Amino acid sequence: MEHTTIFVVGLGLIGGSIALNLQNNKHSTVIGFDGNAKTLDYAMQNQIIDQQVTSFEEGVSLADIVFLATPTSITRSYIQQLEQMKLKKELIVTDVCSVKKPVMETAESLTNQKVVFVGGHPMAGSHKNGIEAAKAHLFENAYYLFIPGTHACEEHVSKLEKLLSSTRSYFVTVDVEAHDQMTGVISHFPHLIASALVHQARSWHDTHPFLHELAAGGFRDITRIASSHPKMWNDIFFQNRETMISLLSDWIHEMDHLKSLVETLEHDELHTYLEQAKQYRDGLPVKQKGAIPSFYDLYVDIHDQPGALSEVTHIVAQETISIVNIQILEIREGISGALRLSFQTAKDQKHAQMLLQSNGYEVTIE
Ligand SMILES: NC(=O)c1ccc[n+]([C@@H]2O[C@H](COP(=O)([O-])OP(=O)(O)OC[C@H]3O[C@@H](n4cnc5c(N)ncnc54)[C@H](O)[C@@H]3O)[C@@H](O)[C@H]2O)c1
Ligand SMILES: O=C(O)C(=O)C[C@]1(C(=O)O)C=C[C@@H](O)C=C1
Repeated sequence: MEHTTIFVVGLGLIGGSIALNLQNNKHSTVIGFDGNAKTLDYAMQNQIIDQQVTSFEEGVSLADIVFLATPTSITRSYIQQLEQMKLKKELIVTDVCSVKKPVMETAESLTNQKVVFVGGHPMAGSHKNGIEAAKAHLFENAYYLFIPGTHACEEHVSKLEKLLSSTRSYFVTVDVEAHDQMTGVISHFPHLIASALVHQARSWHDTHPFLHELAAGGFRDITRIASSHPKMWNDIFFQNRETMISLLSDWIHEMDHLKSLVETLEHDELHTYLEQAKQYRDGLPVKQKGAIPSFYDLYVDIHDQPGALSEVTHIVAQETISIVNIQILEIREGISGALRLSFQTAKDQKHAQMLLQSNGYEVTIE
């Protein structure tokens, strides 16, 4: 296998995760650069990169493949800088920006024949940002979307897919319009609504200060993403502005419709509305490859007794069943609550259910 030198620009959540993942590959060297000197130091000290450079130009001169993992405006300005660079060989450049149209337009304006641009977007992330939140397995089971530029051919996309195979993502090629519309609906717009829900609760805070103590599972689940990085999301909303405006109009219309159902006491219609939403949500591809990782959940009723968490995990671990996630749901002092345990396979889920039940726990699957 030929040796590849990878240059990652921007070592935050996404760039750091890509670097960490690729860094384990003995056939490649990962060079890093970040505008923040502390981030670059952290990346070196924690072996997230093999080598650091002091400028974009220096990294480009050493690289076979460049990953731009910076905010969009900065990504665009780096792409523009490539125009003037004297490159000795073909350079594959990819990015990770959440909105593709502005990036692809900038890439298409390049006349430097040595640059081959393939837009990229790993559909996984977090509400956290920065290098400290980076994880080598961040993209596992997630879709990784490619939007090839006009000079890119299949061979370039498959080179990237091969390189990124260790991320265990699912690679799909899409066109730019479809990308921005689909991610607008399924990723960007929900962030706007999550923020709006938080604002609604906040506006009630003065009259009902106790309200935020009551924010339990449902509110927390639906608003987690409102804790995301405001600067990044502000950028995303403006870059995908046309899609956002159109979705907001649809949403306002939808809310008016819901209001009329509630006002006119249309019980059956509202029930059908909720039923249809449940059916679509339940049908999302959770148990196969998909944007939502394949987790198989168990809900375990427990009492707020010291050690309940460690006992449950111990029972499962004894049989070497690995738990991919644990969430404590609504545990209040002296009152029973629940643990949500997530497993990677249906077999593990069933096995853990049987073990816990035989140890006297009440366990449900949904
Ligand atoms: N956060 C997510 O969930 C997510 C998921 C997929 C894609 N993305 C996209 O990934 C990109 C990065 O997002 P992130 O979440 O990793 O953000 P982040 O804030 O964690 O990382 C951005 C990094 O870029 C660095 N940077 C800023 N200006 C720079 C410059 N001029 N030169 C070099 N480095 C510079 C910052 O210091 C930081 O380390 C964005 O374009 C975003 O749309 C984010
Ligand atoms: O998991 C999260 O917190 C995310 O918001 C990740 C998420 C998403 O909306 O799914 C956010 C932005 C991206 O461009 C891709 C993924």
